[in-house]
Amino acid sequence: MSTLATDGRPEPLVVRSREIEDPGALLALLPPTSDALAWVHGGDGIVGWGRAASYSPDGDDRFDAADDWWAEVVDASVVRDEVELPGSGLVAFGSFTFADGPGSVLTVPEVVVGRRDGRCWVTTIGLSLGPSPALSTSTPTDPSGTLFADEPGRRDDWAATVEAAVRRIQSGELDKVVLARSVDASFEEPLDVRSPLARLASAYPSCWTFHVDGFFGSTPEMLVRLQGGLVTSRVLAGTIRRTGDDARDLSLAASLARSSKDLEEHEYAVRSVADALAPHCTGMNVPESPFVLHLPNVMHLATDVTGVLRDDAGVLALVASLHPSAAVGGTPTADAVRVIAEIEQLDRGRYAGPVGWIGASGDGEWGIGLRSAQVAPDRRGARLFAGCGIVADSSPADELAEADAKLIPVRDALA
Ligand SMILES: C=C(O[C@H]1C=CC=C(C(=O)O)[C@@H]1O)C(=O)O
Repeated sequence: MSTLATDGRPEPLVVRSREIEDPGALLALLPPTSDALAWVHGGDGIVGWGRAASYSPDGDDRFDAADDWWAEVVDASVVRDEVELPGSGLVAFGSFTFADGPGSVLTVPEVVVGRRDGRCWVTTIGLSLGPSPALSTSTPTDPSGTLFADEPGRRDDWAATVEAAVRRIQSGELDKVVLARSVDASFEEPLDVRSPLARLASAYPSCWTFHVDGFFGSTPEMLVRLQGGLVTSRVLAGTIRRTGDDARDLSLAASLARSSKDLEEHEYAVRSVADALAPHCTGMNVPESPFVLHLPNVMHLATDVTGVLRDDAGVLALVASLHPSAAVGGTPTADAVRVIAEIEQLDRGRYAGPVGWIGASGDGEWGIGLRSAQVAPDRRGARLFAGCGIVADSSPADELAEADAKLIPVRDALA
């Protein structure tokens, strides 16, 4: 939708947020339409629908272009926010591509419903002050007849690509590269994305469950959150699969925390985030050792990096500095991005790109679009993605098994 006035500037939006009684599970409020938007974490978060304004930047300056567009939208809007919590007032949801091609989008919904720390609100956004929407819940239709195409030939090809990457790393060309693979799913009936979203949010409450324009998933990795001057990033890299046996998983967690291959992979990712945030922050805290994050399918080495914003960067400027971190690109970044383009043979689309929301103050939360899938325009298919950090000691068979484990959340949600 174009919201440009004739002079090329965004139309002024009228925005009102007001507190409401708890409406129940946020995802259950989503209508069965493709404009549903979601960002939820442990029951809190925001969902939205309708399209008051949207913008689709591309190219390597897509983050800056989006930031400029957002500044104009904010400038032109009249906001009455009676709630004043992160996510209330004027917000846009967004999803950016991993690479420079088309597909990035920022959308300002017409209705947003949010919950945070027991307080709930509804926001209406439009060209004039409309009536407060009636909120209702509906039960999504589960996927039917799902088939996954994961041919042995494609699996072998990917293992051979990992082997080629290991050789290039061992020859000294680069230190780390993250390689991804995809699996296609098909459905008997057009997918109702609200069903996999509800399943993901229930099975992975510690992850951020998202949906923007057919791109959905449940990511454990927070690229950057900016809230009231505090900058936070959760860096993940280094993975071990869970076995389902708690005692065995505990001993695997201990071995992950000691694994030199995983610690090396993790260190590259933490360094890339700390270096990207340093120019914007004072008082940065970069813990020396990672902790082990337990998810139902895998365990990750994790480090929470924090800092205090020292310039006037909004969250999209921080996203621009951080993307692609070494958790999804590699080290050195430019070499890794080149090697990915040369050998991965995959259009990542929005997978491994930033996904999240921004508010009128420039605060917001952007995760990395992992454990995710892109639904086809006719909704009869979806492409699932998973990737692994490859370093000198990586074994192709282990990486293939790790990618399989990372596909489990979305696979189960679509089955
Ligand atoms: C690239 C992915 O995971 C990243 C995040 C956590 C752990 C990773 C790893 O151990 O390789 C990856 O860097 C993915 O899930 O597709």
